[in-house]
Amino acid sequence: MNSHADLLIKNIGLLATPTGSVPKAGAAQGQIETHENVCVAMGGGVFLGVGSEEQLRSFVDADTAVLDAGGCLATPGLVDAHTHLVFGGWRQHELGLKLHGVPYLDILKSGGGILSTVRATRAASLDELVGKGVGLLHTMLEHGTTTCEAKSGYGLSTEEEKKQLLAIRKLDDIQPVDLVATFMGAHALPEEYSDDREGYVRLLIEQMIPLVAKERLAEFCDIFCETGVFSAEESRRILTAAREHGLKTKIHADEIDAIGGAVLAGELPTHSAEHLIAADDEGLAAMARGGTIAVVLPATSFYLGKPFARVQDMMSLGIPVAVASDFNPGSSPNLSLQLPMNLACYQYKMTPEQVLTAVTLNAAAAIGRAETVGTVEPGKKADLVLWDAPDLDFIFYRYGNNQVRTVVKNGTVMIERG
Ligand SMILES: N=CN[C@@H](CCC(=O)O)C(=O)O
Ligand SMILES: [Zn+2]
Repeated sequence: MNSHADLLIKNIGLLATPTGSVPKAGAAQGQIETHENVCVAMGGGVFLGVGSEEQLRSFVDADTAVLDAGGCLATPGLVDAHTHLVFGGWRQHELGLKLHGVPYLDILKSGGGILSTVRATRAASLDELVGKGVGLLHTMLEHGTTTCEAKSGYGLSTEEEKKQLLAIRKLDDIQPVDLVATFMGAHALPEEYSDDREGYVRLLIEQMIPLVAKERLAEFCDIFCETGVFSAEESRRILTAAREHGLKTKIHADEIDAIGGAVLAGELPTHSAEHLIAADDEGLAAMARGGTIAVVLPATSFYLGKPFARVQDMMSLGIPVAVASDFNPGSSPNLSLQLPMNLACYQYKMTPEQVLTAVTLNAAAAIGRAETVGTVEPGKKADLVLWDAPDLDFIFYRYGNNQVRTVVKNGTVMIERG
């Protein structure tokens, strides 16, 4: 490892970070490390050390840039483990329907919802999707997100899904936030297959998944297992095929109705299961047995006016919990992880320490990146957030404004706010 510090951040009032490279569950989820009045040295894009100026002196020379944190809080860069980042258009026209009580799945059934975003995404060029994505990712970075998962799922044909995945690849190349791509061709039944469910399932299994795997367009395969979308049995077939082609698996499980998604997640097992608002005891027990990571999405419960997932039960069962934004144009049009962090604290009753683990180490584990990001430890990517806050409680106590002061990505200061 490089021993020259390109950057030394000194005068950090409190550094709060989970430790290690495996997801934390149960009591361990809340056990983080804290360092008071500390410095962090980084070089070659990775953390070199945490300690006093004296302890880090060997890394520092005349070429080392020095940043004074002014006594504020520092945490690892945030990891957003669940987003639908790349899409055409928005869906503000659905707000009125929502306010009049039209259920989310009814909007989809009548050809709106996800299907309306499919039409807008198909109409957009790859360059347009990339251009829009750059702006969205910059906003995420301003709010502290340094690594982000991004799903396809608004193309719903081989060519259009590939366009979305190529947009994600291009975005990963041209802007600082690291992206992890997930193929989600099973996000909805496309309109042209409305009379041929089996035909679309076979297209996914026989053509789309093999292509995604062969061209390494995505690392994960996800599916919307829900009433009127894909059944648990269809999800089993599709995710099994994905696994046979070397893709890791995720599942949108029991978001609105418990139709066996969480049970399937635990049985396969999938790497992670998402939403889980309606997951029942059987589903949670299966996930605990299978070692599946729960990715819960409180901003979606908030926006859709749904109950909040049973996170206390998940933690009691020893399921590692990650919290993500679910950024998408329909059920969570919010780019900041800070709102879900606040909601996780207020609604799931998670402690600030548990939530910090949920948006750093556990989120990194949910997208296969726990070896490289999610904690401030030597050898990990030097992704760090300095907060406009003196301690960890403060960022959970305040809400509604961006509390990020500085964002460091791969050892370089990318964002400096006032
Ligand atoms: N629930 C399924 N998919 C997304 C919403 C997509 C949309 O409404 O466009 C989610 O995770 O919330
Ligand atoms: Zn989602």
